[in-house]
Amino acid sequence: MTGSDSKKPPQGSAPAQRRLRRTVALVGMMGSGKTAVGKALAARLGAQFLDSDAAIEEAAKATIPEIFARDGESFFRDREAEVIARLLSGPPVVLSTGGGAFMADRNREAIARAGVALWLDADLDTLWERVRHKDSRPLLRTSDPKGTLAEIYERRVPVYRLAGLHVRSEPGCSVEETASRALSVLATRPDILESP
Ligand SMILES: Nc1ncnc2c1ncn2[C@@H]1O[C@H](COP(=O)(O)OP(=O)(O)OP(=O)(O)O)[C@@H](O)[C@H]1O
Ligand SMILES: O=C(O)C1=C[C@@H](O)[C@@H](O)[C@H](O)C1
Ligand SMILES: [Mg+2]
Repeated sequence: MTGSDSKKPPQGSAPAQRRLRRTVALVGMMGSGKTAVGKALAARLGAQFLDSDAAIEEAAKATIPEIFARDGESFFRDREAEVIARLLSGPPVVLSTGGGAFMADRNREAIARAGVALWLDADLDTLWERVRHKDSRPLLRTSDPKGTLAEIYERRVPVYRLAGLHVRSEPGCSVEETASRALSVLATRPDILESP
């Protein structure tokens, strides 16, 4: 083997993993795939995956619907902001946020200080197909959940557009494919993801 060959990875080995320099926070509507795609993205990066909804439930020892029912939405939003600040205070991670988290100035500012927000952008029909069979989202417990989802969508999309990075979550695209798209978008940001 020549000196220059010895610097190359062995043939057939996986390409070297790129290091996450700063945190990537996935933001977007409920059902956009923040949890599912966030996990896949973290696995691809060899990075830690955190989920603010899961962390709130763990700290409260209660489910999100239970917290909403017992303490109300504004209590939930305060706990959410505390948890997000805590999860952003450590080393760089992939953080999936709750669907409403990016609406709050305090969370947008905290995310910008720690890294970058990546908006997972799915259309309304796709979102509805993904959330309609589950009863775990208290904001959709109305007499017209589809109409409520549409109202929330219209109100929030202008704020999600403020995210530094944008990835479409297409209906025909698997979780892994969407994670690959997210990876390509991150590759345009060497301040966030180390260059090869
Ligand atoms: N790209 C995708 N292709 C197929 N199914 C997906 C995709 N993204 C998400 N899903 C499915 O849609 C459902 C909702 O996704 P997920 O829970 O990840 O959304 P979320 O953005 O984390 O929602 P929430 O804000 O309520 O936490 C899950 O069952 C997930 O497997
Ligand atoms: O869109 C929202 O406001 C929410 C989405 C979920 O991730 C949870 O954070 C909670 O159900 C509220
Ligand atoms: Mg989630």
